[in-house]
Amino acid sequence: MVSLSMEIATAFFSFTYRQPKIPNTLVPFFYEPKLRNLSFKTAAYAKPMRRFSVAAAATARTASDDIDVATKIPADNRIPATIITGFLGSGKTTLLNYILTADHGKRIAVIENEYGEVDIDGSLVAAKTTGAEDIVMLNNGCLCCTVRGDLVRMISELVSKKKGKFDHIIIETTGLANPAPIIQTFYAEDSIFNDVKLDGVVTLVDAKHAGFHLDEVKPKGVVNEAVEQIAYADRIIVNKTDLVSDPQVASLVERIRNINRMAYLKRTEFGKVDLDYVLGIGGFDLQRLNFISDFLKEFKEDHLSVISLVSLGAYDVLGGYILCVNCSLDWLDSHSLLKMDESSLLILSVDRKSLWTNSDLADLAAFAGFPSHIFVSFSSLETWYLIFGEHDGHHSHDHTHDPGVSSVSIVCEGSLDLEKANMWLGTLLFERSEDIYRMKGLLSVEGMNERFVFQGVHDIFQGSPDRLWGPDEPRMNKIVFIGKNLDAQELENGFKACLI
Ligand SMILES: Nc1nc2c(ncn2[C@@H]2O[C@H](COP(=O)(O)OP(=O)(O)OP(=O)(O)O)[C@@H](O)[C@H]2O)c(=O)[nH]1
Repeated sequence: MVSLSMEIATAFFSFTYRQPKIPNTLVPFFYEPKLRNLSFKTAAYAKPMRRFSVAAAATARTASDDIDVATKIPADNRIPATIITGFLGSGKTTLLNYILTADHGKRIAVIENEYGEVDIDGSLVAAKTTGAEDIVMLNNGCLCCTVRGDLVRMISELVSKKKGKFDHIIIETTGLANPAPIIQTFYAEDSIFNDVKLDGVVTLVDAKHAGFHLDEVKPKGVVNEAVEQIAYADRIIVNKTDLVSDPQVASLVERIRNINRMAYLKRTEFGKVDLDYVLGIGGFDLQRLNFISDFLKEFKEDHLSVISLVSLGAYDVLGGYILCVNCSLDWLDSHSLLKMDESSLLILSVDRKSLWTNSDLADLAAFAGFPSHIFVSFSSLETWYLIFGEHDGHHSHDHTHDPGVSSVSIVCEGSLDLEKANMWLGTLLFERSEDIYRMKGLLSVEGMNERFVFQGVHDIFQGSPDRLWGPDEPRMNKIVFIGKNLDAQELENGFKACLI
């Protein structure tokens, strides 16, 4: 396996290294949008309409790099990390539990990020003490925005204190995470990049409710997380297929394919997939190349006016109808861009430190006249990300969550009158199930010796007794609602009215 990917890596390297020298500096990129004419000028005399600044910290590559590349590629012993993402309630924790309890012989460290300040998922990860080496919770914000620094610290800490004690890291994002900034963390932070490699992004899609969230029209500047999560996936799991008919699944799959045609896709119930589908995806080098190749064949058939633009040998292999812009863009010539149209593909092989914002990409795409087909690779040997179709590329890089979506947490001691609680929740779901995306709770029910755990995703609700309350354990209720237009006071009053 290692030798195979080394071969591929070598092959790919030997292609990609056949490039013009890329300067190790900031490279400005100028163009005149109206003319659809790209000219490269030096900063001294250019009159830029808009500037792309690419913080290209790429290693300078010279012709001599072509020589004996094989000997220069060190074995990649970094710890693989998998990001499990997917919209609220799509089945991330279910998949995680399935992985942790499965027989794969891997020692896994888990980082769980929850939306809402009350930790319920931590309690629901069944294998806390068995399958996982370590479970760390990140509850004070969303990984993709406020707690990105915490993720960096946490991974660095795991590596420095526990290296050798685990083989894989799994990060479960919140259901409202935009994976892009999380992915970028793996490339942009040296403290992570040197020890940890992103193995893949696994996205769960709720077969019953995904359509609703994909359709949601967000306010301007607000990201649709459900779309982003699919767009950035390496592996897609269409989960909960037991809740819908085959034609409904087929139509959802078609929808997903319009967002991301590159990812592998499987249909499942309760996240039951072969583990090698989600862990150790690692062969992005070869697989990705083959995949891109397959994708491009398909693309070529669908779009007759595919252009013929090849700058690098590697991409010759793929059929010669894509433009590859590598890192600094400085060798991109006007001739190439002029040939692009709506059916063209732009492949950006972006060095991990070239922190392009999506609006940079969108501007470039708009200028080049092909707003929806951009591949982004964060480095020539790493995973390719396809921003495609429904993804409009116009959101800001540090995205804004929908301000209408919030979480309400209630924590209080006491025991619930089961009948009253049933009535209250039943009515709430009957009236508000569209707005209540997610509900989770650990409840103390009068007369019950066990904790009662419940979960809800829109109108689907389930609950069951969990472990026994400890003899001295305070009977605390914890409940979290995530959804649209939630009235915290009303929810709290309703809940408290059910207490004995
Ligand atoms: N019917 C059905 N229910 C499922 C399936 N997979 C998961 N569930 C249930 O869906 C609910 C949500 O599952 P979770 O695994 O907690 O979803 P999640 O994505 O981790 O949720 P958040 O972390 O809140 O975003 C739970 O009640 C699961 O038991 C499935 O394939 N079919």
